[in-house]
Amino acid sequence: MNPVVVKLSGGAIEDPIVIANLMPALQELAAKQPLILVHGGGKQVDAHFAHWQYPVEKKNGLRVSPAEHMPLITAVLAGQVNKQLLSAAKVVGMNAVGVSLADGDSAVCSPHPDASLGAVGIVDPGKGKMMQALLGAGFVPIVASIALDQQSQLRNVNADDAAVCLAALTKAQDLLLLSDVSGVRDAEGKTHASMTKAQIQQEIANGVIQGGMIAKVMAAMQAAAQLGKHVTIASYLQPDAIRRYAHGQDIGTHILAV
Ligand SMILES: Nc1ncnc2c1ncn2[C@@H]1O[C@H](COP(=O)(O)OP(=O)(O)O)[C@@H](O)[C@H]1O
Ligand SMILES: CC(=O)N[C@@H](CCC(=O)OP(=O)(O)O)C(=O)O
Repeated sequence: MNPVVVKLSGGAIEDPIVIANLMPALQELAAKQPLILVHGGGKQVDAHFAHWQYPVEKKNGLRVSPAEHMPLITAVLAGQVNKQLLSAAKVVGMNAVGVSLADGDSAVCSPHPDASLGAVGIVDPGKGKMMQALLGAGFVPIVASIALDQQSQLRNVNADDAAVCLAALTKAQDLLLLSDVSGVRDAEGKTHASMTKAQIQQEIANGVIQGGMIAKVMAAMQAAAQLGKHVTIASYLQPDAIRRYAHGQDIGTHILAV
């Protein structure tokens, strides 16, 4: 059975109560089908940057990541956040393993076309052997969005893009992007049940979709096209919605493949 890929942003891990409430629902999902958890950690990186007085600069939701900041970014995403999530997974008895996009050559990583972003990477599916081996052995891979490029340089990858890459790599049956909002909101603040490509382009152009949500809907559109099916944007603050999802119900906003 092909896996479900679930992406959690850093906000989900920041509050121990939020992650403690969410993990049992994810464990219910893992009991029904193979699961890959991909995580971000933007908030945690921001906090460490503040501590070390590094400037936090983002362009269209992507962090400007000078190469000299990569050791800290890697330590936070592939170290602290990855292992915090692993620890929360173990609490609910999840059979989890913490890795990154760089492990097993899971991603082919190239420099982002906007060179002013520094060591930001874009990723395509790489080798599936390690992920398949882990899933086949009943593990839940917990994956940090740190990759290695062709020159073996560490690169910072937006975690939504990392999730899209792994969904394509594993021909996922579903991709769920979990953020702090119940879905994509319209101009009146109501959550869209579904959105077409044309609707998304229009709402970006008229400023209803902004900031980090732009990167997320772009990633979701790419994944929907690659997987040939809708991708779901939903909230990590609503474990009951995840339970409903585990039982086959629709939640959040469906980003359609058309
Ligand atoms: N139309 C919209 N619908 C929902 N959220 C939106 C919209 N436009 C902007 N946002 C913002 O995008 C945020 C989610 O993006 P971001 O914080 O980058 O996600 P992540 O959870 O991956 O870090 C929401 O918290 C919200 O403030
Ligand atoms: C290139 C880039 O922007 N990388 C992100 C990676 C983490 C991430 O995406 O975290 P969230 O999902 O919590 O936002 C960053 O450094 O913040």
